[in-house]
Amino acid sequence: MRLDVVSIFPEYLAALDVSLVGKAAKSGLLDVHLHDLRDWTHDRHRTVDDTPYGGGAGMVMKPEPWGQALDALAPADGPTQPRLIVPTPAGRPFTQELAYELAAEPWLAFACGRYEGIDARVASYAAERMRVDEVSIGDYVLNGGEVAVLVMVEAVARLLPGVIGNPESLAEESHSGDGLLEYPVYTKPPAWRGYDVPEVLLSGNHGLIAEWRHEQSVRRTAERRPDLLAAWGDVLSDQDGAEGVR
Ligand SMILES: N#Cc1c(-c2ccc3ccn(Cc4ccccn4)c3c2)n[nH]c1N
Repeated sequence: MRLDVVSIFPEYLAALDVSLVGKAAKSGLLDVHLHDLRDWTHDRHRTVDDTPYGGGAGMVMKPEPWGQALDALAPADGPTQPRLIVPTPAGRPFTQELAYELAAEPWLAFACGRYEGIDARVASYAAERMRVDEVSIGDYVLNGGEVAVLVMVEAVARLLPGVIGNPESLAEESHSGDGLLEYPVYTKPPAWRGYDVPEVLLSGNHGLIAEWRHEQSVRRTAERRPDLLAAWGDVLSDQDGAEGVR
């Protein structure tokens, strides 16, 4: 997979050279290209923003540098086009489902906005020749798109074949196929500062362990994300419910 990221702070994306994504890049599973939007400005101050039409606070990113950046990294007459992801608080939610969808793409491009966002015409212009998704990583406001790109690239890269050691673990994670939150995990020592590992996990009885883990996932989901439980018929008994969640 090729990844292009355009930002006025490309150094923010240096984290893509670290850990899992960095390893994927070094092994050739990811081909990451970072671009400085100001390389497509032509004035002395390398201006990328201007005041908003219609008034209002803050500044808006000018369309011209973005148009030239997109033309440079994905020429209109090129053999293929990337799927363009534009992080924005006004975007569709970024979900595990969308992460899987993006992981199947051969080429992703990310446009990191700043200020109050990117002139809306840029997405319209790009959509003339490439798929454009305006995406939000959550219901809170950041100062720009770089953090969102780091989140999305990590969530996507780890789904690529060969990137994580044990692909089977993907199926058991929170927000994986079954829609439940992940069960609590434990490792040695069996007793630690007055807290013991649940006996069932030391029993070696894989059927009981699976049952306990599923029940813990349902309990956690009911307590923390009841919205996800709607798809499940599992209900906690009154007695279970009264115990609450430890
Ligand atoms: N994804 C995502 C985001 C963002 C995000 C993404 C890109 C930009 C480019 C500028 N800003 C600042 C800003 C503040 C206020 C109104 C508009 N824009 C961004 C914020 N905030 N929260 C999320 N979940």
